[in-house]
Amino acid sequence: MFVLRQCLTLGTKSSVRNFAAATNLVNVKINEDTGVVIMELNKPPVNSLNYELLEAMHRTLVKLENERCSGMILTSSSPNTFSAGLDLLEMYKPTVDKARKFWGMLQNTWIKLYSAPYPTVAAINGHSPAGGCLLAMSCEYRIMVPKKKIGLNETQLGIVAPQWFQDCMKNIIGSRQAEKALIAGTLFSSEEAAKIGLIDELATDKEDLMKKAHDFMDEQLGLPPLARSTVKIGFRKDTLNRLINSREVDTKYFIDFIFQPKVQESLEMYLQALKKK
Ligand SMILES: CC/C=C\CCC/C=C/C(=O)SCCNC(=O)CCNC(=O)[C@H](O)C(C)(C)COP(=O)(O)OP(=O)(O)OC[C@H]1O[C@@H](n2cnc3c(N)ncnc32)[C@H](O)[C@@H]1OP(=O)(O)O
Repeated sequence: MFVLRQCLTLGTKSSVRNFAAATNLVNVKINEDTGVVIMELNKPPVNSLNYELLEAMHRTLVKLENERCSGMILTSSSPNTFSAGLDLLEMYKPTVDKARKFWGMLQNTWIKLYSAPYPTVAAINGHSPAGGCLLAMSCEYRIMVPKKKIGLNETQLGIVAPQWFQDCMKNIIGSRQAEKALIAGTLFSSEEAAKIGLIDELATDKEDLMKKAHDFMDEQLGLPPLARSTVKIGFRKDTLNRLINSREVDTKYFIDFIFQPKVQESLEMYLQALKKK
């Protein structure tokens, strides 16, 4: 299998097809021989998750349900950042309608990604704060390049990671570690994240990252798919259903929270600090 994959990635027998995407916010390639898809986030400079990027991801995930997709590797075209998390401009002085639409698309995208039956790997080639960490945690396996930051740092911005973000973290690093990290809004270095199990493997560089992601995929493709996905969904169903059964309440909570003057003040200060950097 490994030799076959090397041939495929070296292009000798490979038949890699670009997905006809409606936008270029995501680059999607499917290997017709293995069915493995690479979804690369492509919203420079930092893949901040605005409505349009989330919609492009969601559209791709829906499309993959009807393709012969055997697995998906999620990565980024940015040299330094996997994703900077939610686009702060979606939360800073939005209209209620815009905020509602944005949050609904975030929920849609997360539900599709978290419940994908095929194996999913986050090839984290850069910083991955907040919503970026959520994307990574929603995949089954996380590999990360050295000396970058990952975590749910919302508290540091004066906002709160929603329950489903928190649940994802608890499911990976356990309740005690998650509680400490969420209260402090800790951003872990890649190396610290590997120690506490927030990421599964460290890679030396981007090439090694993609090699390791394909290695994981090869292992998974050797397993009976129905048994594999049944176990995966069994583990994830409580977390999924908790959001699915309370989407409206979750949206209302988000809107009530971000429209508070103090929260808008914090967002403004954080945005200014980012611009001044
Ligand atoms: C009850 C529920 C209520 C609320 C729930 C909300 C949950 C929120 C989840 C989130 O995801 S909030 C977002 C949190 N994200 C961050 O804190 C990351 C902020 N960004 C950074 O730390 C850095 O940008 C970086 C990712 C480490 C990359 O650093 P780098 O030096 O490479 O880039 P630079 O900082 O110069 O940024 C370039 C450019 O991009 C703008 N930017 C960065 N992040 C965001 C963002 N999240 N949203 C919007 N815009 C962002 C930054 O301002 C720069 O813009 P400029 O070029 O115009 O100056």
